[in-house]
Amino acid sequence: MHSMILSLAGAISLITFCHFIIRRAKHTRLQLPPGPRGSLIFGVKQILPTIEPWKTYARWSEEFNDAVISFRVYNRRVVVLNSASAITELLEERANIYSDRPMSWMYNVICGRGKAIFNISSGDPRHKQYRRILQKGLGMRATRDYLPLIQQESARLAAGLLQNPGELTTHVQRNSAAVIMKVAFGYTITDDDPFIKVAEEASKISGWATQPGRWLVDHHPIIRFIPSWFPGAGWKRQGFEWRARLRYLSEVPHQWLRGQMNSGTHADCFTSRLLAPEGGQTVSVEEEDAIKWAAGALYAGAGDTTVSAIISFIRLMALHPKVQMKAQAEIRAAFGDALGAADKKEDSDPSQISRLPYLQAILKEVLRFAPVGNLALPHRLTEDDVYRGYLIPKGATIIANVWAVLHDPAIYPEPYKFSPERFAPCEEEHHDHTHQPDPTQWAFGFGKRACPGEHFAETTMLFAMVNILSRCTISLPKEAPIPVVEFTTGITSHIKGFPIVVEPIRLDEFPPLVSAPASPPPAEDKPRPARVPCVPRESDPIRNQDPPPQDGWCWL
Ligand code: HEM
Repeated sequence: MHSMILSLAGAISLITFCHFIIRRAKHTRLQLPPGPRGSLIFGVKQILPTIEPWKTYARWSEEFNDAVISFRVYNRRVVVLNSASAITELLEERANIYSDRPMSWMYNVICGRGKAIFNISSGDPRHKQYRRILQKGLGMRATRDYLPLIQQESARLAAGLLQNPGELTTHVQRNSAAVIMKVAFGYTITDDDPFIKVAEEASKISGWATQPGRWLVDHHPIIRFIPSWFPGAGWKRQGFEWRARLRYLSEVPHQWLRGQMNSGTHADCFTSRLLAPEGGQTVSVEEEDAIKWAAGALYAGAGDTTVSAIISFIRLMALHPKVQMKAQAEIRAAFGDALGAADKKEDSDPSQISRLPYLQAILKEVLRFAPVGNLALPHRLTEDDVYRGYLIPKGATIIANVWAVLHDPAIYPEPYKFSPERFAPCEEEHHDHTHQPDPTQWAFGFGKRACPGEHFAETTMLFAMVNILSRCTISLPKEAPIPVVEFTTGITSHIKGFPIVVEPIRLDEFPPLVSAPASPPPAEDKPRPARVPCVPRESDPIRNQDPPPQDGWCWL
């Protein structure tokens, strides 16, 4: 996700030392009995993990034999939920009190970004309004209208990869930016695009303003009242400067589109549809402001997320040639001779994508094996709550350890194995024919904060995947050692780079055409699937193996 999201990270702040307390006592606050293990480590200064913290939290959870662990960062109580049942029971079933966001005083208040959807309080009526706008503009029905554009950009991505596989990240980033700017504002990006520069500048400022642990005001909000002229209040003057700049930057694409609409030259898009709805009603100034913030969230939400997932997909294909070939056979069955024919692909019927169940299984397995948001985004509890005998205080920051659930061997046997067969229609002899739960129910967040871009994200990913696999074969360089799969640490995560080879697909080397099982056409907007029953997590020795030290940062 765009670094604007870092404001949430900043809200709980990276501090090298913290007081770390595991809650064991029933219905008490902090009067916890000392004990040898699993009961209390009070006043002990612990270093919070800065690399792959999700693994450390999962290990702590195992060491203390409890899915719910808790610690303090300065004056903030943080609770990490490490099991499917804890996450479902709190963030979903008690969503009415678990859907707020932690407060970032520097970003939300001093820089004036408190209205951004990622940051706004769930109690603010604006949050509901944003969700309605995004549901309308990104739901299944709306996404269907964007398919030709998504297809065109996905074909361009595959062609770019073939031309220059060394620039994988650049190609994927360009694809994501091109799709989202067109969808949000009807704007076509160019090389060295000024709008992308605007978005990048806003992203950088947001990153600085939300830098974890940097701003004292995030922990002592009282100092926000210090006048900006006061000696030592440079941070506030800086914040005000950023506020003005961010306000200007967020106006740029909106005003550009307004100009296009006035001259009747605009392309139909998310914002234009909302500003000029069918039926000819006019929107109020207040509504237009909400639309502008919601459209701004599209670039922020889509930015790093789909990029991370597509990058992980490409690298996993290089590591798993059999999976790749099976997907290519399925695509060939659905698209016939269009496989590998770059020119024809642009004209092919995009709705065919729904007839690719194995590709969809790969998508799910990519999101499970290499989760984009290992810790989702932090939530905030709005009133005291009691859970399994623990008192969780109002204001606590709640973190869902999505990684722990998606690597729980009780839910996903052999969790460190990349195997799309987990989610594919059962046909393999060795497969036990039991479907494993759909990982998207965890990968896209929870409760009233669940990702509103889920359907759009899955569609853009599927289009990128089908275009890449119908034109390219991805592999490792000949005689290169098999690389160890490592992950980046951050709000979003992806598989770290290693050399890959991208070649045009060779149909003569390809297996004979097989028929693809037809799946039903995409349904109309439907509610998220029911969650699977929660299963306890068994101990898993691999879970405890820490990766080699890497560069990285942690948002906690
Ligand atoms: C693979 C792609 C994506 C993944 C894995 C993903 C995941 C997430 C997660 C984990 C959250 C936080 C949920 C929570 O707090 O419980 C989130 C929030 C959000 N996402 Fe996504 N996302 C993806 C793509 C997108 C796209 C394409 C868009 C928009 C076009 C988008 C827009 C948003 C917005 C606006 C929010 C904030 C919702 C709120 O706070 O109410 N996301 N996403």
